[in-house]
This record gives sequence, C-alpha cells and structure tokens, in this order.
Amino acid sequence: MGLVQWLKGQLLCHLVICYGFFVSGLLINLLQICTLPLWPINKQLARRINCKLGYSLTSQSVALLEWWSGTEVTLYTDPENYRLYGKENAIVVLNHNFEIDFLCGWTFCDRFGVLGASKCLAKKELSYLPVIGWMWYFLEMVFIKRKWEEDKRNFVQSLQNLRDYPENFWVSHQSTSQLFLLHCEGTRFTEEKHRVSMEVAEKKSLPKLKHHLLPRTKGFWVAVQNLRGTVAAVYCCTLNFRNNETPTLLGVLNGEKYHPDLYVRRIPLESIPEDEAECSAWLHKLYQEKDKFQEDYSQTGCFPGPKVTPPCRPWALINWLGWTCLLLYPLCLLLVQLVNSGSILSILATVAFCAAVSVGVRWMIGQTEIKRSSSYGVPLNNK
Ligand SMILES: CC/C=C\C/C=C\C/C=C\C/C=C\C/C=C\C/C=C\CCC(=O)SCCNC(=O)CCNC(=O)[C@H](O)C(C)(C)COP(=O)(O)OP(=O)(O)OC[C@H]1O[C@@H](n2cnc3c(N)ncnc32)[C@H](O)[C@@H]1OP(=O)(O)O
Ligand SMILES: CCCCCCCCCCCCCCCC(=O)OC[C@@H](O)COP(=O)(O)O
Repeated sequence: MGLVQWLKGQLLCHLVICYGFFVSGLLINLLQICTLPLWPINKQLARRINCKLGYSLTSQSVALLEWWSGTEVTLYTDPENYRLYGKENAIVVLNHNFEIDFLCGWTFCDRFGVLGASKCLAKKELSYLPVIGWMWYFLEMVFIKRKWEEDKRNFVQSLQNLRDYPENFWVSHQSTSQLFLLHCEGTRFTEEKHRVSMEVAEKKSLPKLKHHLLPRTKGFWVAVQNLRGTVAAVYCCTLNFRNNETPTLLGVLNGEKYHPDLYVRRIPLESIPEDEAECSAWLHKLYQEKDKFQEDYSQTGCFPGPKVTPPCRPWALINWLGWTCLLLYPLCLLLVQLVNSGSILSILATVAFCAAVSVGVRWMIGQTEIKRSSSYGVPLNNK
C-alpha cells in the first residue's frame, strides 16, 4: 500500500474532510436562510441562488468520490441520446440496491452539468438530516411519508412547483435542465423485502424479479402526469458495480476505488400511457426488462450498447479545495492559539467540538447503510 493510500485511511484525514463538509454545510444552510426574504420578491432569483449553494455542498461529496477515492464511472447508452443528456428535463428511474447509488447519480448529474437543480422523490425522514436535509428543503425536494393518502396533496403540489423551475441559469456550469429521480422500489433491496415483494407479485400474477423489488407504481404515474409538458423523457437507468463490488460511503472516505456502470435508455414521455392502469403495467414491464439487464450483467459484466465515460469537470474539485482552504486556515490559527494559551479547558472544548463533528458525520453516513434500512415493505410494520 502506497503512502497516499495509507493517508486516505487515517482518522485525521477523515476528521479534516468531515469538518470541512459539516462547517461549510452549516454556513451554506445559513446563507440559504438569508435568501428567505427574497422568495416573495423574486422567487426565481432565490431559486437560482439556492441551486448554486446546493451545488457547493453536494459537489463536495462528488469530489470525494471522483478525486479522493478515484472512482471511475462508465455510461452505457445510445450515442444519439447521449447528446441530449443535460439539455432536457427528464424523470430518472433508478434501481435502489447500493449504499452509494445516490452519490453515483450525483456524479453523473455533475458531468452533465445538472447537479445544482436536480431533484428526487425522497422519504420524509431524509428532510431531517442535518445540513443535507436542511439544504434540500430550500431546493424544493419532494418529500413523502410513503403513505399515499397522506402524501397525495403535497406530492402533486410539489411536482407542480417544479414546472416553473428556472432554466438556463447556470452560466459557468451550463446547466439547462433538471432531472427528477424516482426509486420506484421505494426502499433499498434486502433479501427479506425481496421475498415479501415477490409474494405481492405472485398475488398480482406478475412475473418474478430477481434483482429488483416490485416497483410501486402510483408515484411514477403521478409524476409523469404532472410533469407532462415539462419533462421530455424518462431515463431508464440501471446501475451495477464491476467485480461484484459492494460499495459503501465509508469505503469512499477510506479512499477505496469503485467501478460503477450505468446503463441509460431514453424513453420519450409521449410513449408512456396516460391511463393509470396502463401506465402501471408499462412500469412493471420496464422493471422486467431492467431485471433482464441486471441478470445479463451478472453473467457478462457489461450492459448492452456502446460505452462512454462522460468527461469529468473541475468545478467540484475547485469548490472542495476552496472550502477546505477557507476553513482550515481559521482552524489552524485556533489550534496554534490554543497550544500557546495552554488552557486545558479550551483544548478540551476543541477536542469535544471535533469529536461532535466526527460523530455527527458518522451518524449521517450511517443513514446510507443498508443494514439500517427502514422496515418499509416488510409485513407487520409497513413503515
Ligand atoms: C444522464 C444522467 C443519468 C442519470 C443520473 C442518475 C440519477 C440522478 C438524478 C437525480 C439526483 C437527484 C437527487 C438525489 C439525491 C439524493 C436522494 C437519494 C435517495 C432518496 C430516495 C428515497 O428516499 S426512496 C424512498 C422514497 N421514494 C419512494 O417511495 C418512491 C417510490 N414509491 C412510490 O412511488 C409510491 O407509489 C408512493 C410512495 C408514492 C405511494 O405508495 P403506496 O404504497 O401508498 O401506493 P402504491 O399504489 O404505489 O402501492 C400500493 C400497492 O403496492 C402493493 N404492495 C404492497 N406491499 C408491497 C411490496 N412490499 N412491494 C411492492 N408492492 C407492494 C399493494 O398491494 C398495493 O397494490 P394495489 O394493487 O392494491 O394498489
Ligand atoms: C466531503 C463529504 C464527506 C461526508 C459525506 C457525508 C454525506 C452524507 C450524505 C447523506 C445523504 C443521504 C442520502 C441517502 C439516500 C438513501 O439512500 O436513502 C434511502 C432511501 O432511499 C430508502 O430508505 P430505506 O427505506 O431505509 O431503504
């Protein structure tokens, strides 16, 4: 193991990274709060500012994946469609098997210049996450409790809000579109959830899936209906990792390199049925196709279609280095002052602060772990 790789595994490096992420995150949240008075006066400007602030936080984890862990992403897609990515609004349908699938999604978004504005249908619990969840609140992320009767009004309203989201605003990053991510399975894949959902499939006389949970169809149908005229296509995305890698966020922090492969098929929105039952059947068929792609991938190690690596852009790294320098300078000054003062109390307070930051970020990383996945989709307790 080389020196650099050894350094990447050291707690001190992790503390510095976590400190930078957490403190910059709190500052970004503070700046987002400062935009509140702007919303009633100029909503679009407030949104633009919040997208840039969101980019500044989210892209730090993209930099961690790309530059710290050296992870290399590969896209399998039709070259004709490739030129449209980042230039049109789309609904993304993605499998939910991996602890860092959201991070891979962000990386692709960054490469197509749409990271700042992209959204997701997310479980309500994520809105309470410090820093990240608070940031999403200002980015108008769509949160649901995963109970349709309670969700439907807010869900439709949140989708309608996205219809006039500002476009063509990212001068330096050339973002002209936004993606809306839907994990139709509704929760992450576990053996038990898979068994239960296949019992549901059997009752509904639907073919069994091997690599996916049975998709929940209501959210997809409502999203398609409410975003007609706003989004141009559905991107059917299937993600897997080479060599049976089981990536984790802690692994990324430790500098482990992963090899995600993403297969993207572009489906024009007009081809998706408007009727709820037909749309639901269409989605079930889509998941049967996705399941076949995953099965083939497990046999051959690749998806169909030509491979392309979308070029990596420097903004995420520049932003990350900028925040790190800005925040390390006062930290170093403080540490020097502390040592000079010789005050045990101040030293203890600083150690306690660093420990709190590290425990806080470790807890957030824990939220990405599949072993801590909710019990949603298993019997007895459907939440
Ligand atoms: C070119 C670039 C390409 C790619 C870039 C890729 C991606 C990046 C894009 C954007 C990134 C942006 C941001 C991402 C950032 C971070 C966030 C990351 C992740 C957060 C994700 C989550 O939080 S996932 C959890 C929340 N999301 C969802 O739940 C969505 C899916 N669910 C739905 O849509 C549901 O329909 C619903 C929640 C809206 C409503 O659910 P409900 O169950 O109430 O109703 P349904 O009608 O859907 O379901 C009821 C029927 O289901 C049957 N049933 C019962 N048990 C099960 C079971 N275990 N499995 C399956 N089905 C079951 C039940 O029988 C009912 O059937 P009926 O016939 O009676 O209706
Ligand atoms: C430089 C940055 C270093 C530190 C990075 C810390 C980043 C923490 C980011 C936390 C973001 C959490 C997003 C988690 C998304 C996710 O995967 O949610 C799961 C849900 O879909 C389904 O939940 P479940 O039903 O429990 O399976």
